[in-house]
Amino acid sequence: MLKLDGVTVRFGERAALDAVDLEVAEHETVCVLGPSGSGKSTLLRVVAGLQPVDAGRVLLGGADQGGVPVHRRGVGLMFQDHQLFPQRDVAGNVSFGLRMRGVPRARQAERVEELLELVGLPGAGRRAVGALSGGEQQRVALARALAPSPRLLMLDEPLGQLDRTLRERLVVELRALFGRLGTTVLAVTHDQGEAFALADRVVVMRDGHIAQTGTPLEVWQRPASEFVARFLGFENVVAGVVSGVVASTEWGEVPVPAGSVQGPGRVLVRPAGVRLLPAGSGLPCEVASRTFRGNHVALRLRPRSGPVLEAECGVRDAAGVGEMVGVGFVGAEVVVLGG
Ligand SMILES: Nc1ncnc2c1ncn2[C@@H]1O[C@H](COP(=O)(O)OP(=O)(O)OP(=O)(O)O)[C@@H](O)[C@H]1O
Repeated sequence: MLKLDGVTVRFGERAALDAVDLEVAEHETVCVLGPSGSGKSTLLRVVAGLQPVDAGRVLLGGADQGGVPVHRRGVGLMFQDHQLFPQRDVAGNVSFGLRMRGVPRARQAERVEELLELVGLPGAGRRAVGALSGGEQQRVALARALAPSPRLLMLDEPLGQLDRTLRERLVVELRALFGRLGTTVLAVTHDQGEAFALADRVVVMRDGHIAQTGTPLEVWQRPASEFVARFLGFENVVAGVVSGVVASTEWGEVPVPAGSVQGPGRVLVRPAGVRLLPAGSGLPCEVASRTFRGNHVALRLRPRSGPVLEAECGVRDAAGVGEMVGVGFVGAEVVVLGG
């Protein structure tokens, strides 16, 4: 459906996108994830036709989009701040793309009703957009983007402004809706939770490059680099020398999965792989802090040497702040990271 082939965009000396290759299949939801300034919005703008490229090609359905204006690309766009027209009511907003395409009025009205039903706002056509809650406005913006049946729907931080509970609910609804409609979606977000919940595939960007792409599970289980691991919130990373299925580190010997890259490298231990042992065995650590996280407790452990460790333990087994504990590592939760 969508193919980016060596796309480069420069602003002055700096490349916002540097020879990016990316494919999105029909009916697939792909989320582009990355820190601020990594090039996510530029990527969307290039696909939409709002940003010219310095090199490379954008293909939609196999056709080169060079020179094809925004309104002829058949893509739907939904931005962070909704950008609803405040002077128009809900129906006037949703029917915008249909009016632009000269769809007859009666058909417009039918389609608006269909879409409002779809996004969970049946019969809201006459309401003023200013009188809607943030979540309702988001639904109207979505209905407006979907109205002309775009072949590709692009979302830029679609839930950016909403509070966490509402975002978590809407993300589940969106995923169900896209599945039902068979929509092809390219979304960008800096929120990994949102990307992981919404996407069939995530693309992690760094400085205009793709740092990793894979299913949410693949990326979560095997972050390709220290950058990706840290971006996902993993902090237990240490230098090590891998030999066979063991890495020698400042934390002592850490078991690593068979087949790991050998020699000097960076070693990640997911918090679930940090096991508390009775004091006197394993790596001696002092409990620096203890945070209740609902179904587990996150402990920050200060080892005798090496970086601080984060551990995840059962609510009952968690040691108190200031206590000394021993730590062991579970090889299945360890990843030897690439460069
Ligand atoms: N019109 C522009 N002129 C100059 N530089 C720009 C322009 N647009 C983007 N940039 C630069 O390109 C880089 C990528 O920007 P982009 O907006 O694509 O990042 P982003 O990942 O979407 O960030 P954010 O999450 O903050 O929106 C940044 O360094 C940014 O400063």
